[in-house]
Amino acid sequence: MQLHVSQLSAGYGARTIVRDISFTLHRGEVLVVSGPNGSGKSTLLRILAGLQAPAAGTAYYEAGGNRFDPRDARHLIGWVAPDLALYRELSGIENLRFFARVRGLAISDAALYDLLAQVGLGKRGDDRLAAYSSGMTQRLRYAFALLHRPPVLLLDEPTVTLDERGAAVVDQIIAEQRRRGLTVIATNDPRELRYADLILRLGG
Ligand SMILES: Nc1ncnc2c1ncn2[C@@H]1O[C@H](COP(=O)(O)OP(=O)(O)OP(=O)(O)O)[C@@H](O)[C@H]1O
Repeated sequence: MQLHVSQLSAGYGARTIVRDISFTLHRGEVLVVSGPNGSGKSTLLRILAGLQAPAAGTAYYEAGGNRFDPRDARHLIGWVAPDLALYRELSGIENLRFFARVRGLAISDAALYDLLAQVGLGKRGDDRLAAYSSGMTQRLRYAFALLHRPPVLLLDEPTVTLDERGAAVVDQIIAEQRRRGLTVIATNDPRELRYADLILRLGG
């Protein structure tokens, strides 16, 4: 598993936000994209998630000898971001069941409860999200992202709203991901630079 980015630029309308970015990320590695507010970290992550097209340049994943455009790589990607919306009127386990079905995954309830336990929501899986704190919702985003055990993990502001225990859960998830594939983290929290094998600084 590799991610290749070459001479990538992106923006909105006539405004270029990120310019001429190139890197290669290999299995086992973590890239941290850092930079001030508005420097384009989320924009770059959205492109890598296939949610937005670049203005110029290329980004593709290489898996099992095949190339995948990010827009055709949803099966490879787990995505955690503050704007990732889950269903507030459903419980944690109901959200996971729903998204597993949407993705065509046959996952037993026992495995879903294991996933909830892994993110520290073992006792709260049957509560509706409306009753979750923001940190609990962020934990559920990780369970959602890990449903299909993706070889690519894209994390936008990974520890936002998480307490120390939540941050430890993220530590563990990133350590496991090093064995499974690659990780890209967008953050302006300097503590998260410790995850990095590679650092990409945007905006200056
Ligand atoms: N949908 C959009 N339409 C127009 N401009 C946008 C859009 N999304 C982001 N921008 C602009 O692009 C620039 C980069 O935004 P982006 O969210 O990628 O930065 P960021 O580095 O992730 O910021 P932050 O640290 O605040 O999360 C900002 O100037 C922002 O206003």
